Amino acid sequence: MVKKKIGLLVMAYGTPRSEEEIEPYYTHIRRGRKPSPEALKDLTDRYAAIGGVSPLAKITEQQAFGLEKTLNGMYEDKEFKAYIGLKHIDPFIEDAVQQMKADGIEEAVGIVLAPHFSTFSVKSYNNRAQVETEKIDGPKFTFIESWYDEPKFIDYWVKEIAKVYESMPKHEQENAALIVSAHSLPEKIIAMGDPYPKQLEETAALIAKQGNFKNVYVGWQSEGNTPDPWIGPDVQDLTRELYEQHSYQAFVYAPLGFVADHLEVLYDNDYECKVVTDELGVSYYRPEMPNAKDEFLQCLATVVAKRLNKESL
Ligand SMILES: CC1=C(CCC(=O)O)c2cc3nc(cc4[nH]c(cc5[nH]c(cc1n2)c(C)c5CCC(=O)O)c(CCC(=O)O)c4C)C(CCC(=O)O)=C3C
Ligand SMILES: [Fe+2]
Repeated sequence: MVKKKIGLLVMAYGTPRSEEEIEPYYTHIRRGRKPSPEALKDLTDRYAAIGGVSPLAKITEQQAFGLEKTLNGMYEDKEFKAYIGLKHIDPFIEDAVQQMKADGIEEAVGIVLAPHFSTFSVKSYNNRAQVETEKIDGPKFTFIESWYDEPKFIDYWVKEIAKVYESMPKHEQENAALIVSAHSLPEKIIAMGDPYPKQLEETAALIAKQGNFKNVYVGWQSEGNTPDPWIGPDVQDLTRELYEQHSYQAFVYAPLGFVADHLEVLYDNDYECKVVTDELGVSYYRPEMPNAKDEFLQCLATVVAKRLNKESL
């Protein structure tokens, strides 16, 4: 059987692969404005604190090619070919679309490695791919907008969070808070009708219900350094507040707006939130991230398959 070829555009944030790449990467995030030496040093120091560079580059590759392999195992009539397209470093989203065209790909599906939809995140990724493909008369795209409520995604986090609770001493288990979080965004997106905060709340509610977890709270993390207000409460402030109100003895952080071990998790959670729990004299826990675990690849493959089904592709 001749298999139908489908391009799989896997989009992700991107990360510097060496110390030298931190400045161009940061400049790109800042839309072409170079960071001040202080801001650059601050970011370089944060990468240094997690080992020099982020493991994200490697994990994104493992996720993209793992997803390609999983999908190819699911279909007899289709052959998927994965292309990585990054937001802030090469290969950029546009590079990937051009490569697809050069390889003769006519149909493609786009997925962003972030579960919740926002005009600032998923929409901007998808737009960039769409604009590029129109410009060069490239492949016809089907885009996935969000997958925050995919049952396999919920299953993943319920299982990992339950594992953490099982590992706790009894007195903590009965006196713990679960903080579910995603990357904060400027507060103005709420007035613009962005579904992002609501989707995070829905993910948290689905997990709380299925896992029968008590004391579940939604928090926001890693907010940017700009004068305008960002969505809160920030996870660190929330930790202090909850301790004051309830004297929880343990805090479990589930940064499920992210899908990999990277700076925002390894530093903003494992270092910054732990500074707070240490100060309060309570325990810090963080379930394992999905990375390229088989269950997570199955989850992403299911998301892609459902989308293709809907389009009857
Ligand atoms: C919504 C969102 C996600 C999740 C969805 C998605 O994945 O798309 C995300 C993920 C990530 N963000 C990352 C890194 C950074 N983000 C920054 C800055 C910013 N992020 C923003 C938003 C998001 N970011 C925003 C609105 C800014 C302000 C600048 C602007 O107006 O655009 C900065 C600048 C310095 C700082 O502020 O820390 C850095 C270094 C890394 C890679 C980590 C690694 O290298 O391991 C990842 C996965
Ligand atoms: Fe970011």
